[in-house]
Amino acid sequence: MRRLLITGETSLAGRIHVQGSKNVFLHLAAASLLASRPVRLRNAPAITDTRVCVEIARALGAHAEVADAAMTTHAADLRTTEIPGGLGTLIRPTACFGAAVLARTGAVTFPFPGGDAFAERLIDRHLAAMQAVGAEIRVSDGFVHARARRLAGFTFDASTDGHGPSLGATISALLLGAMASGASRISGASVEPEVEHTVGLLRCLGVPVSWEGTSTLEVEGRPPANGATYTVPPDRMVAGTYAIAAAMTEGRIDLAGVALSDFPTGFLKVAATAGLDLAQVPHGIRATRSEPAPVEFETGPHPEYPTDLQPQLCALLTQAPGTSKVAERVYSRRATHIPGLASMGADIRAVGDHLTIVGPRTLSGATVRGTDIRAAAALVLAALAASGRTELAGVEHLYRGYENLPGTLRSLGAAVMEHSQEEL
Ligand SMILES: CC(=O)N[C@H]1[C@@H](OP(=O)(O)OP(=O)(O)OC[C@H]2O[C@@H](n3ccc(=O)[nH]c3=O)[C@H](O)[C@@H]2O)O[C@H](CO)[C@@H](O)[C@@H]1O
Ligand SMILES: C=C(OP(=O)(O)O)C(=O)O
Repeated sequence: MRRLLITGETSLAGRIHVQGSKNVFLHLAAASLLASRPVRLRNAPAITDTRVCVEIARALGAHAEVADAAMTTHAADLRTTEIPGGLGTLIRPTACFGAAVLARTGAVTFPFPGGDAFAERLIDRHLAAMQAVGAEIRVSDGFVHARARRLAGFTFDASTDGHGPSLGATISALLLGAMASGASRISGASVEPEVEHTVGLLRCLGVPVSWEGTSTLEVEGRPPANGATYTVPPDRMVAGTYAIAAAMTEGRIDLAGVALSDFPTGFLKVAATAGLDLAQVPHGIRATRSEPAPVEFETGPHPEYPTDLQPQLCALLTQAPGTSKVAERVYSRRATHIPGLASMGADIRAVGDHLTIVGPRTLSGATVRGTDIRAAAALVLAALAASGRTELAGVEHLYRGYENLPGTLRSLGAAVMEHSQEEL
């Protein structure tokens, strides 16, 4: 079991290149299975989730490889319609991979997805999209079996009961619509960059999609005639995490390859109040600390404040004088970062979906565990600002989405070492 040992209180300074986006990449990798010609995704992040995508494509009979920071998938034919349980349970967009296989072959078997387990992560809207295109669904022993005699154009609402649009279900519906006969219309759709880039890739593949960035999409079913080369955009969650690291440590980090427009407006507004100054510089963005103040905000669908940057901002809010309040509206009870932050000295509590942080608090190193990717990221941020040494377990969650995190932090001056448990 690997752990990170972080000795805090160093101001981080320097310039880093921001990796490709995990969440965009994962959805593009699913969409790549629609094409019978090669699809090359450039700027693929070097993370464990990327390796899982390669293995899923290979298990289905496609050729897949990563070389020169690009994943190439050639799904000339799919040999089987089953996504193995041992792979599908490792990542979140398994249902989108399932939709791609169903769209391509008329049948699919896939396990309930994995990804982070900070909340119940439902897939009922994905299954509803599969039914809308004409599939019959059966669930048994943790697997979904879907089969359709023919895939016909459909209308579908991708919004959920009480949590706004589902990003994943929007993309599942889009992939099904791309291969159905006739036109499909998706309403209540997510407008996240993941959707924008999936639409971008489908268009490159020759699938007509009509979308103006609003909550309605129209797709004309047309099996992709082309292959494509597509570039994954920078990871806005990773960029946001390192930007917060600059503010946490009163340092200065230049994030190359990202623009202010890559961040949701909800994040820019809240972070500015919380003590993070972001300025556009010629090669990207410069992140420094401004006067921190407490904030009250809600997470919400893009372009509102993203749930994936909520735990990290909580770490920063431990340094803001006064009481901050967060309402987590996307994932009820996404609060797995609280025990670790509290054991480092933070005054942070959760009641239902509401988190309260009282600052400023002096943080001290502790032995903590990250139980999912952004909770672990929040603990890394706290450790960088804390006095003394923090021992962080659960780093495998970080490696699902952060490329070479220890090396990147060291390049900024942080004292970070990785150890396996036997070495401690
Ligand atoms: C809208 C939103 O912020 N989506 C986030 C969500 O995407 P992801 O695609 O994982 O999740 P969805 O957008 O589908 O889920 C949003 C909400 O809808 C609910 N839901 C989802 C699917 C479904 O079939 N039924 C259902 O009820 C979920 O439980 C959740 O409360 O998690 C990702 C990882 O943290 C983030 O990168 C995305 O920004
Ligand atoms: C929760 C996340 O990832 P996943 O959906 O892959 O679990 C995340 O990116 O913050």
